[in-house]
Amino acid sequence: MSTTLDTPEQTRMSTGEDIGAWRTIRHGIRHSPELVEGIGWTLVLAVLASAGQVVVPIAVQQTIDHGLRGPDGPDPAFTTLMALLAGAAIVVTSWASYAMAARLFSTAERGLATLRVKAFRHVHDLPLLTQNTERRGALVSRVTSDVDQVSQFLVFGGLLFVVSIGQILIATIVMVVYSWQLALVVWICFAPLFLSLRYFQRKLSAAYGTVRRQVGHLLSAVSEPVVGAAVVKSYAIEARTQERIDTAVERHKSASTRAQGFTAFSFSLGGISAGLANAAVLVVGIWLGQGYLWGEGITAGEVLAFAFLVTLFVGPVQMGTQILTDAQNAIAGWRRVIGILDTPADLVDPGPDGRTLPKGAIDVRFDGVSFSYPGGPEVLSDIDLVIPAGQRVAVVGETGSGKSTIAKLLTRLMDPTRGRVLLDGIDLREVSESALRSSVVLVPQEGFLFDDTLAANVRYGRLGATEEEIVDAAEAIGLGDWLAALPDGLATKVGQRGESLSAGETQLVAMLRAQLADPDLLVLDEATSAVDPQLETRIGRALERLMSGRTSVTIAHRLSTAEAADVVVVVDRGRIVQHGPHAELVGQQGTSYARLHESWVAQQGR
Ligand SMILES: Nc1ncnc2c1ncn2[C@@H]1O[C@H](COP(=O)(O)OP(=O)(O)OP(=O)(O)O)[C@@H](O)[C@H]1O
Repeated sequence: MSTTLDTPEQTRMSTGEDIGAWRTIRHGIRHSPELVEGIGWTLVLAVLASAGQVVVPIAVQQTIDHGLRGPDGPDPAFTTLMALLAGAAIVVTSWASYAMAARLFSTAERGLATLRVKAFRHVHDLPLLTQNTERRGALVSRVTSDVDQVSQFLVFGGLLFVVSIGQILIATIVMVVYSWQLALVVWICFAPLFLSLRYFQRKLSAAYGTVRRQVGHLLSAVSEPVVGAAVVKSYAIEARTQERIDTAVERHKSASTRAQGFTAFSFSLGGISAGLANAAVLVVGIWLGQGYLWGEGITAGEVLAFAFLVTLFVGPVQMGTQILTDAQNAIAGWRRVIGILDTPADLVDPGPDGRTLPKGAIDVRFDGVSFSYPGGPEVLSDIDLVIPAGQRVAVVGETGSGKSTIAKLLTRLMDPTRGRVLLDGIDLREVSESALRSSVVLVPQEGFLFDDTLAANVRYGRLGATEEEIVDAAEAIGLGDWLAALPDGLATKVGQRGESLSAGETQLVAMLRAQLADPDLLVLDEATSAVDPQLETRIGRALERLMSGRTSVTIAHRLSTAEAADVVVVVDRGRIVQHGPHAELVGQQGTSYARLHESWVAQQGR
């Protein structure tokens, strides 16, 4: 029913690079079935658009052989009829091209919209671990520029591709009907290009795969210093950051140049083949006309028609190399988007079949829990812990001992590698995501604030909460006067990432959000940032009220929090080494807790 983090591979995002072009297309269509909806009619229009093209050469041949050089001399009526026929063919061809383009545009856009929506949604389902290990810029590039690449190809390249194939096929058929010998000559001239297509396809595929990867690295190199601008400035590491960006730009440039080189080469090969075919058709055509070859003659109209047909044939073939380039680029992009969709969501939500948690304070049990981050050593080992409903627990330990990992397992941001986490006796993996989120709330060290009003930010605790409910929640944890004193009250803009609020105020917002969510189990990662004493008292009071009547687990960084808790759990190198009330633990000389306590006391004395 649920998947645990069995292997590191499972948590890494698939690059999709191991699948071939056709499989990518089939796979992509499975993800966006709209792309092939109504394809039958589009193909009929494509045949019409392509077939119309050969009417002009045929009309030219008929005009010359029967209208001008007929048995009774020039025939104006026949010539006019042919001209009208050619005109009508051009109208029909243009209409069919337009209708086909319109259909392709709309199906491509519909299909890609689905792909985009699916990819964005899936990013949310990706395990937090994948999001940490994957460069965020690369992730963004997959759902934006890679999808754009696919879109550009499907809309323009796809159109040319369909028409080109149709045009080559029909031109070849007409050529064979006129003269199989000349048709053979044309195909021989293009043989080197056709034979090398597969080679170019492989080269271009690899080259564009690298380009797309470099775009990801580039975005990553640019977005990190933007997000971490304050760190970059305060540590004066602009030069180093610039160097990273320069390297990324340089690599992107080299990869692109290499890819373009292949395109240019294959394009000129197309040009050479075209010139060769045109010359050969004329020479061989004249020989055939004179009856030098194979005995049978060929009329002047047929040779001229052939010259037109070769043009029809040459255009798409030459374009084909360009299309191939775009196709490789698009397929490389498509693969990477599919890679996101194919990365399994590690945390499987049992959905509507999942169990719900009863209302009221929850009891918690860690049953032989161990955890390792992907590819890393075990950071929690055989944790057994029972927290009765309504108890207030403080988890303490040295930095890196595994406290935050316990909090993440408790809120199911990850699943244990071994063992179970049970709430009210129910394995967390059996609880539906929505039930879990309404019963268990994590208040992180630095609550993320969105660039919106205070009310909107608090409402993430409970969507649809009214202003009265928010004010009531604020009153309940003693923040009513703080809220009232804000210049615009609930409508106060918090700025990007909450930069208009102080660190302490951000904590108040996080608590208000939690109170509004009204959880039965509260997991708090205590903030370490120092705030002014007045605000500190306010935060302490709000926390006190927030925790009352609920089971709470606090990752404690302060002595006062540990002292106020019912029970202190001491973690040391991934194991629980002590467990009991502060008063009891503090007396145990030479233990981890005694050492932590000493350092706290020393800090406070400073
Ligand atoms: N995303 C991650 N990927 C790999 N290893 C990680 C990850 N997060 C934490 N770790 C490792 O797991 C161990 C426990 O980390 P954890 O964050 O739980 O410790 P902590 O006690 O909360 O530390 P602190 O008090 O500094 O926050 C550490 O060795 C840390 O390096």
